[in-house]
Amino acid sequence: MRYISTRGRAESLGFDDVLLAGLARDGGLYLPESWPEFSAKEIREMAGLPYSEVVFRVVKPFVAGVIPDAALKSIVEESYASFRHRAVAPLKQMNERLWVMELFHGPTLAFKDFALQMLGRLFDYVLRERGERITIVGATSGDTGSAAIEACRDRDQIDIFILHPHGRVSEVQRRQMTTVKSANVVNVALEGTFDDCQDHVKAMFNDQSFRDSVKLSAVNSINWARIMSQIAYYFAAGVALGAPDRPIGFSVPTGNFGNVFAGYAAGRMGLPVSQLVIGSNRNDILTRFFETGAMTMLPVEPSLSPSMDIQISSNFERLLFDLLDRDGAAVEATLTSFRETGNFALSPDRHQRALRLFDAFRLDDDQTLAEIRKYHQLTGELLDPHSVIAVAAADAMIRDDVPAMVCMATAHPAKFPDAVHRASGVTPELPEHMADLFDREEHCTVMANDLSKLKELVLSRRRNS
Ligand SMILES: Cc1ncc(COP(=O)(O)O)c(C=O)c1O
Ligand SMILES: N[C@@H](CCOP(=O)(O)O)C(=O)O
Repeated sequence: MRYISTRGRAESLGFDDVLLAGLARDGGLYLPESWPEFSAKEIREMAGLPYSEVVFRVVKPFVAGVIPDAALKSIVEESYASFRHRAVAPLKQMNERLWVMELFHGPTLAFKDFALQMLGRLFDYVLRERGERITIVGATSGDTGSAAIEACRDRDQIDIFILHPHGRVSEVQRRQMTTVKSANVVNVALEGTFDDCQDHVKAMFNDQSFRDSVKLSAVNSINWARIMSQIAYYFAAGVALGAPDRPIGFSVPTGNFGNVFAGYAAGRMGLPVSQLVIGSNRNDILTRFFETGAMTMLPVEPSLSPSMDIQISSNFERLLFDLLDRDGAAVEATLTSFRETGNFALSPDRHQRALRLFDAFRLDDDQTLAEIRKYHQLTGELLDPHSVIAVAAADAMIRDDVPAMVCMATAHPAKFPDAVHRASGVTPELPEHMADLFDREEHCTVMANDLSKLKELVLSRRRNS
């Protein structure tokens, strides 16, 4: 399997190089040159298998020739062994056509653990084989950071720097990152937004000499391996509800577009995905895009679902690549002009093509609270302020011909106790392994929104020089 850049000017790479490269050298994102496809029989055979076996089958074609089957099997099994639910990603029925897939039973209580538990182990495997070390700089609006730190802490071959927007993540999210005491972990609270954090990460990748000097790698979903690991739970949900013999829709609370892009990828690989619903909070750039065909940037506003407080969704570039018929030059021109003007529009025919699969919906904070309250009263389930957006969006947008829709519950309600309490009167409890989170000592550097200062910090604090 070879991987190509969405901007068409970087060399194609094998899986191990893609894993370590993060962003392509032309500023694009890597994608498989062609999608591996499963037959209806192969998909049917996934029904009833343990979750890790589904992951093994889905991921195998992407790493073929680089990671032998036996090593991949151990990586996958170890990745999900610490999840607190036996099913790993349990499905719960909400009403006749809606199901919730709980993706928050991993060590840091968010769906990010599905990919990052594997990513840490994939890094280990490839770095050991190659005798190399890396420096990771990652951006987080709250959840990627703790999942990445948990996956990469105490690893000799890795130094990890995580940038979060100062004061714009929940207290639980912040403490999950800043209370980890490990020589290879540095937390930075940046005086800016998540988009600023992500821009700085991309700028570091685009500075070729900096990138090479520190051996920069990525834990964000610009890293193809993140998306690859997430595709598996779409297959697991699909076969549990009757795929390939029944079409399935998915509703996804969306920020950086990585999760929903994994659902899109599952469809390209043969799963009968008949609808993808994108849920936004008040930062609704994606919803406005799917409604109108035009993307228009606005300032990021804080919301009750902070992990989705994003304007520039990095993985949208991967979808755009397909919508523009895999023309890298067109992707580059479109996105360069978007960054310069804050706008771009798809042609009406391409917009219509996107609408064959995608729908989008937004909830403001008051609606988010009202929906948490409603589902709690109706079902007894407490949904966090991100997951509830998926459920409400599914309820509003599910098409008549979609027999079953799976809503991705991306975080545990205890990560957002204030919002959940305001909505329902209930304060969800943290699981036992995090019960003393508020007593642990925090370690974090508050920094100005300044790329050169961040680079200096990385150069001075990394151990792998
Ligand atoms: C809890 C939660 N829900 C939803 C999202 C949005 O997911 P994505 O960025 O993959 O679109 C995030 C952040 O990524 C998140 O942490
Ligand atoms: N919502 C994310 C933002 C980063 O997204 P990623 O999927 O590209 O890592 C977060 O919680 O940090």
